[in-house]
Amino acid sequence: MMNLNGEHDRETELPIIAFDKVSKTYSTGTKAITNLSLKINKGEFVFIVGSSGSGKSTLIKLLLKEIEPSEGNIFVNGKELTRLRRSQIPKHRRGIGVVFQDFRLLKDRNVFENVAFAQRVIQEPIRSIKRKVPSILAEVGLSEKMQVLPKQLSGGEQQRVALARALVNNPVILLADEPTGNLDPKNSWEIMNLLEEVNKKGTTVVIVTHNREIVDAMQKRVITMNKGVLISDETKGGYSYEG
Ligand SMILES: Nc1ncnc2c1ncn2[C@@H]1O[C@H](COP(=O)(O)OP(=O)(O)OP(=O)(O)O)[C@@H](O)[C@H]1O
Repeated sequence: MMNLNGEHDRETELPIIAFDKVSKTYSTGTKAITNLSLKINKGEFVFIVGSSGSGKSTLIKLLLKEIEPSEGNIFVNGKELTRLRRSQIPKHRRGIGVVFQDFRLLKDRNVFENVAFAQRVIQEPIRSIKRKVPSILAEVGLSEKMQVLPKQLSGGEQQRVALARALVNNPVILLADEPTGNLDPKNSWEIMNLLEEVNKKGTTVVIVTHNREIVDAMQKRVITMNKGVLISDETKGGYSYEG
């Protein structure tokens, strides 16, 4: 729903991600997240920023249900994660496409296979794979590189393959953990522009980043974490913390 300024109204929309008073203490005693409450609506584009050790990766692991909260509840797409049965976890994770700083491609498989792999895992029929993989690779501008191995690609191209792989199963959420961390400014902007396009088509995009220039330029919602605590949440924010 839009408010009078034409912005999404966070209060009245159904969140696709909700953290309700979530804390996470690791077995070492480190309190990585403290009493975090936040809502992200379907179709939002959100940056999560914060100095090293502020709890950003922990937040992503909690969302993917790789780790469990010590306190509080996390809802994704209407489901409370601690209540998910083991058998429901793969489906939960398929709803979230993930892109990492270090691309994480299969080194001995070509570009087509790297993306097709995500489809094979969910046992898509070959016919559908042959249709969807070239189509998603065209969207990220890699139609000419389908038969090439990752090491024959630039960093920016490798990240575009990773993005295609994250998107091929039509996730409702795209999570990117420092997606431009290994890229020069030109390639970083290409990836951010692609993420913005993905968002315009309806996917909720959540990006953890240290890239001050990009966060300041894009004027999107910015959630800032510090020492496990949410310290600011701005609708059209900038990169406000030092560090
Ligand atoms: N598996 C773990 N066991 C114990 N402590 C951990 C574990 N993972 C993270 N921590 C601690 O939890 C805190 C938050 O870490 P986290 O990785 O979430 O931060 P971050 O904001 O992602 O940092 P960075 O920007 O450096 O990636 C840190 O103090 C870290 O040392």
